[in-house]
Amino acid sequence: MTRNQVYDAAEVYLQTKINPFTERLKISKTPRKKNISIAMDKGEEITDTIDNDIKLKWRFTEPEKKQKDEYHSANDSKRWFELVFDKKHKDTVMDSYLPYVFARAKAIQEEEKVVRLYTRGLGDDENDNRGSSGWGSIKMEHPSNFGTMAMDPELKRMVIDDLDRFVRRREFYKRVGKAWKRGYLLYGPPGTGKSSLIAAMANYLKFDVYDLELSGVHSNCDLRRVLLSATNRSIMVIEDIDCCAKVQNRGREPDPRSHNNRLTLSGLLNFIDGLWSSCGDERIIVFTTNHKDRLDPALLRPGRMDVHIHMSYCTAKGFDILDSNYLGIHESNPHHLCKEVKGLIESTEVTPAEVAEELMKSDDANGTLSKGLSISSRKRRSRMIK
Ligand SMILES: Nc1ncnc2c1ncn2[C@@H]1O[C@H](COP(=O)(O)OP(=O)(O)OP(=O)(O)O)[C@@H](O)[C@H]1O
Repeated sequence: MTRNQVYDAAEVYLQTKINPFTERLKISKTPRKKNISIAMDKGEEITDTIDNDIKLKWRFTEPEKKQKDEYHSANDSKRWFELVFDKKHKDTVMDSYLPYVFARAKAIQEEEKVVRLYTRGLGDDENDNRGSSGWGSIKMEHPSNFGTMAMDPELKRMVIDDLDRFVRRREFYKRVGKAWKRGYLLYGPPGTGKSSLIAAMANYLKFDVYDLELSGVHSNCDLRRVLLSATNRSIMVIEDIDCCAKVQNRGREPDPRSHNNRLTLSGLLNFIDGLWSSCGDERIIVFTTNHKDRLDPALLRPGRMDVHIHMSYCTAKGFDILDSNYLGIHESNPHHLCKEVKGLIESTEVTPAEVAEELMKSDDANGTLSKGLSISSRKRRSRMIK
């Protein structure tokens, strides 16, 4: 049974209007929500106003439950909200108040949403309607966010702006006749934050993450089924794409006979920009690689992955962020060793993961930074000898 979206929006919106005079409330919590939800109970009324002028009254109504229906969800469909107002305000209510209720409800739901991490092989998620595609999910607890990411500030700004533009461009994508999708290729050495950036993107947008292991996908049909069963407003991640031999054609002509019996690069590309790409909305696909040079040129052609992001070794600016996250040292009041450490970091290939590991070891800034200095200079010397 499809749910009545007006009912759902009203239920969420009215949580914010509950006042001390509401006598009976219902509380609930589902695994997909961060907090307890509070809702009106049967017979309760809540008043609201438009522009502090037009008065409206919401009343929650539910028929008497028959004894045997006490715990039966079929009765759910018979609950409703009654919205009472002077009929001369009908246009205002329909054209501006109800759209406002919808927008507020959507914002509250976004705020409340718990980001989930899907992977195959966890077993089908009983709360989800993913058919037999094998996706199971757990709550994504990765704490990475754009504040904690040690990245060049301009690059970080560019990524945030790109994501913001993407989510607000529903009409734009429709107008230009493009699927509402965005592809990111994250490349750079291990430990530069590719996975952390994906988590930061997901936490920022509140999009679920689908972590797809291509080694477990056996054919293009299988891929289609798996990708189609992911939900909208999600990030599909394929890590280390260069390591998947199945999707490296490197100029070889695909054999049309076995086209659907095995996974091919063209099958994957079909999902990025072919006919299948138009299934679903607001979807992001992310490929990561430690070796961009090893990727099949077909994946790198213009228009295929919209944004290529180079995750680089740690820079002085990146160190400032890590230093502040791990040791609480702020740029405005730097430790006397910071300048020297930053100088070494700029002249050494050291990953943010390596720097983070050193900074984790103690909360004594002096000892940690001195030790970091000696490690960086040792690393630099060993590079110079090579
Ligand atoms: N740019 C970064 N900013 C903040 N922390 C980082 C960054 N890069 C790495 N780290 C830290 O190092 C750990 C490992 O990084 P992460 O797994 O994101 O790197 P990766 O590039 O995805 O590595 P791999 O290619 O091996 O998967 C992270 O959990 C985080 O603590």
